Amino acid sequence: MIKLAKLNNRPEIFHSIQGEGKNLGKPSVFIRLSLCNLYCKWCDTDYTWNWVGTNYVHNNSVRPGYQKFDKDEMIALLTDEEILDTLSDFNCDNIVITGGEPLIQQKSIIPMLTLMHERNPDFHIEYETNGTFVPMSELDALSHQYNVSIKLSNSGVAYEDRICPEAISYFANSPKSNFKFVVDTESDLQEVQDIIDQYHISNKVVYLMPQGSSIDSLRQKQQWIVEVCKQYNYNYSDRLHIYIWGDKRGV
Ligand SMILES: Nc1nc2[nH]cc(C(=O)O)c2c(=O)[nH]1
Ligand code: SF4
Ligand SMILES: [Mg+2]
Repeated sequence: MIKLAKLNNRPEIFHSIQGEGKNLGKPSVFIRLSLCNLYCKWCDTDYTWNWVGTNYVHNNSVRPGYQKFDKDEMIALLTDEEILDTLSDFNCDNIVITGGEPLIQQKSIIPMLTLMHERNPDFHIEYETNGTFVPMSELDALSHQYNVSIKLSNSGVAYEDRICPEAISYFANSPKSNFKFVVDTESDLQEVQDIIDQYHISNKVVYLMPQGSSIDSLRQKQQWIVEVCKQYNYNYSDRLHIYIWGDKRGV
């Protein structure tokens, strides 16, 4: 069984456009898996990991009425077949497997990927991953693109939790990878530079994306981030879905 995030009592599988990174604008079906091994303070999917009884601190904690999530209530268990059935409702080949951190469940999703490939060899499978797990060879053989978002210190996550040298080396050496860094202030740039230098990542596969879940917070950072992208030949990524729908789930 595969653990998906639950939205309105239904598994969070939705048809939208890719709002971030290399495939921005591409019609895509998103499969949102539950669970994450990290605890970013600005995470917009805290309902996949900030469970009752944990002591993670999230920016939302200061909002009146914020409550941590009941793990049982927030997870939908699905079979491969059930997920495949849902995918067949959409006329869409680009599949984004996201989370949470989807590679926590990599072993469980390999049979689903096999089935997907059998049903439709044109499916293009991409992942939104935090870059702390090495993909298994069986998963890699059925996958096309890794959008690797290594977390910086602005996430509030401890260095040893967010930086996994073995996994970063794997992704740095895979032609399927691009690297999407969530940046907040100019002081984040040195960390980006240090990572890409250390792992010999080409600037051409780097995307800088502003941190923010509102149009205002994204807009405030656009100009300086674009100037940095021009200077270093990084790519700029916005968060198009926020402009279109705001900070909503399932879009
Ligand atoms: N439209 C849209 N694009 C996205 N790209 C990455 C997303 C994610 O939450 O991983 C996401 C998302 O939630 N919605
Ligand atoms: S790695 Fe991604 S899903 Fe996990 S806490 Fe950070 S932003 Fe959220
Ligand atoms: Mg998101």
